[in-house]
Amino acid sequence: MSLILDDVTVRRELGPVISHVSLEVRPGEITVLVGPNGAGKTSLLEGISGIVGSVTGSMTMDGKDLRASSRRRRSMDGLKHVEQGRTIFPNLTVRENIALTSRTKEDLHAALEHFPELEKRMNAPTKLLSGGEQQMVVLARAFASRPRYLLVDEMSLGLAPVIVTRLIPVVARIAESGVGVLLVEQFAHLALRVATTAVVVTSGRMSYNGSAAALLDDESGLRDYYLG
Ligand SMILES: Nc1ncnc2c1ncn2[C@@H]1O[C@H](COP(=O)(O)OP(=O)(O)OP(=O)(O)O)[C@@H](O)[C@H]1O
Repeated sequence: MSLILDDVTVRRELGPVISHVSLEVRPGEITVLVGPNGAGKTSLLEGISGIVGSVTGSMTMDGKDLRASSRRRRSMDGLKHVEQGRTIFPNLTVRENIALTSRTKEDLHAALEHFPELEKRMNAPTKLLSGGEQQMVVLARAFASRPRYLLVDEMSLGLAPVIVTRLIPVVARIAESGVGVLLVEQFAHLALRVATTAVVVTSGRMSYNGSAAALLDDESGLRDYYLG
């Protein structure tokens, strides 16, 4: 039972932007995807969730062929994609934003339990929250939809490192609840600490796929992988 990519290539208008990627995301674990700007990380997530349709290779979720499913079907089957940028409804309250994706009251409450940081702000318009808190609302909304697998794209974009240090444990809590998380994160060191597996991509190619802890220990190796 996993989200498994085998020899996946994602094409955009001008050709392949990320090629021959193989990786696994297991329930309850975080696989972190790191690499320099333009390496193709966003495109890979978009290929997995179905935003980009031009994908070759094999992608399965708990044995089911993803490529045979529409984007909507993948989402209904439990594959959720938190896209880059804080996509909240600013005039709705925190509670209303989260309630948008929860099917039942229990789902809503389960999400709230995971985000004690938001409890005091539940009835505030989301636009009054800080950037970090808004990103927490985005994560809570994704969690409230009861995902089996969660693709998270650069949630730290535009946020200070100190705020990211608060968000990363939130993602870890989501994974601990049994969700398989594929996390794209520019703050590689922070993400590697909570991830089980790391995948490094450079110029559209996979240069490392292995233990996150081993990569974290290997400072010069991490630099080399980034440089390609
Ligand atoms: N909508 C698009 N149409 C065509 N090409 C695109 C599109 N989005 C990205 N690309 C190209 O695909 C390549 C990979 O970009 P992508 O955004 O996937 O990389 P990334 O690793 O997520 O980078 P970043 O960290 O800067 O977001 C780049 O060369 C980019 O110019």
